[in-house]
Amino acid sequence: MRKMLSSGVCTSTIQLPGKVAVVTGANTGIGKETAKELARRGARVYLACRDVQKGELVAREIQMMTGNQQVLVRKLDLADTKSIRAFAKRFLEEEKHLHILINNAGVMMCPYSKTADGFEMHMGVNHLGHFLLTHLLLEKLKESAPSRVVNVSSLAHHLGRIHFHNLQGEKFYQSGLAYCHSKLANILFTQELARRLKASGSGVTVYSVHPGTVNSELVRHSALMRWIWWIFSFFIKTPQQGAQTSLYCALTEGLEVLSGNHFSDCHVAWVSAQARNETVARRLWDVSCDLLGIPVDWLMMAAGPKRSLK
Ligand SMILES: NC(=O)C1=CN([C@@H]2O[C@H](COP(=O)(O)OP(=O)(O)OC[C@H]3O[C@@H](n4cnc5c(N)ncnc54)[C@H](OP(=O)(O)O)[C@@H]3O)[C@@H](O)[C@H]2O)C=CC1
Ligand SMILES: CC1=C(/C=C/C(C)=C/C=C/C(C)=C/C=O)C(C)(C)CCC1
Repeated sequence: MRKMLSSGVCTSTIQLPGKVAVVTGANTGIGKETAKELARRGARVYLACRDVQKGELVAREIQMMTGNQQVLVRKLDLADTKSIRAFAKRFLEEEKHLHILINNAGVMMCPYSKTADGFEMHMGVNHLGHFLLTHLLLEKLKESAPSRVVNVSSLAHHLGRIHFHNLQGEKFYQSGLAYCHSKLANILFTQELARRLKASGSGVTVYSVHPGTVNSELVRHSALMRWIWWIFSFFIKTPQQGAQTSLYCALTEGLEVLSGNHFSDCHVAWVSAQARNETVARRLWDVSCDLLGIPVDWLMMAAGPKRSLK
């Protein structure tokens, strides 16, 4: 049963000396295993974590296991746009390149709460936080092309809807659905970003993934989910297996033509009708820019002369 639920292995043998990668939420779960494999292949890997102490422990562990000393920890709290901007500012100052951005961090089923900027927590961290981070790092990705962005979404997007009149969950909130909505937003962002990147001929490609059902700390906010995870822990994927599809999208040669697609078990996967709706994707893009105070045409602007961080 585990084999059935755990198929999909990244078989690319590509090595990454001289390449630079950022993995959000890399101190545990799928992100940690993704970062470890990128380090094993010789990349300089930035663990973008909200808890720097946890991150440092993991960095030491990865350095020991891989022999790669180029594993660095930087503070990133996706629930605070000031922290996202501070992370990006420091990264842009210290790094010439960015080849791989893995937008992996996520929260699931947390009680109703808001980010420092007043966004509902799931939408704020899982979607808007990564949207802003990608915006701030895009110029560096373009300069480093060919480069890739991987957005970790979920099969749960099938139950998601983008309720523009209730994006912050103020009129109605259900924690499980809030997670699903944010994971749908990850796919819509991926598709819209891919469309815009193609139009600008940037050499940056973008993919969304479902990692599978993975034994990680994601279920920490729900006693029921913790219980289900515990019962089925032997059958569901290990974090290392859960990292395979992110790695596949980050590393597989020739995947550029599939930019914008969604992947599961290292194959292109079907997404819901909502997730294929270009009108919703465009509107979500505009609304996200509005909420974050960034220009809607930021992608075109990133192609022009260097701009300071707003
Ligand atoms: N596990 C599963 O079955 C599935 C997971 N996914 C997706 O995979 C991704 C990784 O999840 P997984 O490894 O399972 O879960 P974990 O809970 O194990 O890891 C989530 C990571 O995100 C970080 N994070 C949470 N909030 C923030 C924040 N505000 N700022 C920065 N980092 C934050 C966590 O940091 P900290 O440790 O400090 O809390 C942690 O490092 C998520 O996007 C999730 O939605 C999708 C489908 C299924
Ligand atoms: C019923 C059932 C399962 C439960 C699956 C669930 C509840 C999946 C939830 C996935 C989530 C929350 C993804 C996050 O993005 C298992 C464990 C596969 C084992 C087989 C039977």
